[in-house]
Amino acid sequence: MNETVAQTHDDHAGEGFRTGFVAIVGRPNVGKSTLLNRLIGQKISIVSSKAQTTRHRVTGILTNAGAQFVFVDTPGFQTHHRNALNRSMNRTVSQVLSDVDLVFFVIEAGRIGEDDRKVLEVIPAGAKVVLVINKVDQLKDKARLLPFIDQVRTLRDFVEIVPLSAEKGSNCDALIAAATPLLPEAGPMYDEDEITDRSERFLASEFLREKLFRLLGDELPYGIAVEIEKFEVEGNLRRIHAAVIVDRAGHKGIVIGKGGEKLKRISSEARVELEKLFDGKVFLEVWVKVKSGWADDERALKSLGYE
Ligand SMILES: Nc1nc2c(ncn2[C@@H]2O[C@H](COP(=O)(O)OP(=O)(O)OP(=O)(O)O)[C@@H](O)[C@H]2O)c(=O)[nH]1
Repeated sequence: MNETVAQTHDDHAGEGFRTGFVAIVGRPNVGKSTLLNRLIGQKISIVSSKAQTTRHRVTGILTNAGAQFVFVDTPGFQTHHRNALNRSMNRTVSQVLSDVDLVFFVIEAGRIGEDDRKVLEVIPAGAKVVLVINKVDQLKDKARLLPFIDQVRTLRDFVEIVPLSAEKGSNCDALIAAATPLLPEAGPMYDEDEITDRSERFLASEFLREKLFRLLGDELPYGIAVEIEKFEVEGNLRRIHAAVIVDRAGHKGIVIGKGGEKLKRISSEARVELEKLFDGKVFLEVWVKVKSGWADDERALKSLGYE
């Protein structure tokens, strides 16, 4: 047992403070990122890599007077391709979910489908699950909400059910209020200003990856990854060299686009957002690299940060 940790917890236990790891899961597009951003406010900033050594990758931390919610990353759910990448991801998903204190399972108001059920199946039986019904603002007929809740609550024994709108911010406080008593009594694990333990380098690769997903859309090649090859800070300037890794030579052109225009747009949009995030100048150079079969090579995965 780590004495320092036990000590920190004891300090606050008497005050009834609660701290826990929380995973937000749900099918693509239900609003998980929007919800996380809403809950932690503007604070998706930076950086201290020391906490990377703990058992989870932290994506954001919410600390209020009575509790600390430590939100952790769960990689996407993949069902179509059976190769090392997906085996590794699914393994990570169930490991993470059996190890957190609480799971927020997010669905969209009025819509529950096979893809939602698949996500629910991956959540271990013993996990405490709060059902978050997002996008209630989209429901034209509010009277449909109660019958919908009755339908969905048959799927599993949820500890709480909270309808809200992550985008409008309505009822998000109720989610935190309902979830607080479900966290274990313990002192905070992180200082209040330690918002996320993701390094600037990691954030740069995430921003770039997000742009690739958004701007390539359906054309996005399977098995694409981003590797930050160089990250240098000179005063208020950051020099970032990033490689977009594709599985096949044929995919290179998709990312680059006609006359290089796609890649130019991807990197310029990523640069603008990184400059805002870092509050400084960013020089971002991006190129595309082919690593054949990388998605099938577990060692290559490890080198890219997957476990
Ligand atoms: N109307 C409405 N739209 C929302 C709400 N929350 C999220 N959205 C929209 O839903 C879309 C998907 O939101 P994301 O937060 O990216 O969803 P996600 O679950 O993180 O998606 P993946 O990263 O693909 O797993 C975006 O266009 C959001 O603006 C909400 O409460 N109401």
